[in-house]
Amino acid sequence: MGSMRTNLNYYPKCPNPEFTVGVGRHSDVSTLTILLQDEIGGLFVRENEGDNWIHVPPIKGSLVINVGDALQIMSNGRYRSVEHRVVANGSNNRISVPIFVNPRPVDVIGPLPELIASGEKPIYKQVLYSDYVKHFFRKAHDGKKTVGFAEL
Ligand SMILES: O=C(O)CCC(=O)C(=O)O
Ligand SMILES: [Fe+2]
Repeated sequence: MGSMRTNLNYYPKCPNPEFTVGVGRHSDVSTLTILLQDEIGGLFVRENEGDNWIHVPPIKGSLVINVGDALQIMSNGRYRSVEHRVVANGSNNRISVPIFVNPRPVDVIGPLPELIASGEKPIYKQVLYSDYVKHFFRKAHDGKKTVGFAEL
């Protein structure tokens, strides 16, 4: 089935946002992340190529759905996890509530057997999901480097 984890993120206002890190650039280790953000804004996603960061404006009544690393690995790279970061706000506190939809810690994830059976060359190996998560938390946020842990 999978496991779910809900975080409550609180970003205090910061008079000099350029001198602080809200959340550093990273991709989530989830399959999908369902994110509720308040009206303040500050979430940016990186465009596929290059260093262009796009603001994800809060839209009342909407949720943001992000692809995570586990889905990238299981889809053998068809779906790519989105790199994102959060910048603190100069005059307002911000709250966000991500729900991470994950494999279970005991699950071994890798490119789905259906893809490999159709003759596709796997680009990721089989990894124990709890090892993948441990690897993510062992280091500082560093963009999409975590997924390298599963590369063949
Ligand atoms: O606060 C946000 O909008 C995103 C937070 C985030 O990236 C995370 O908790 O993984
Ligand atoms: Fe995230």
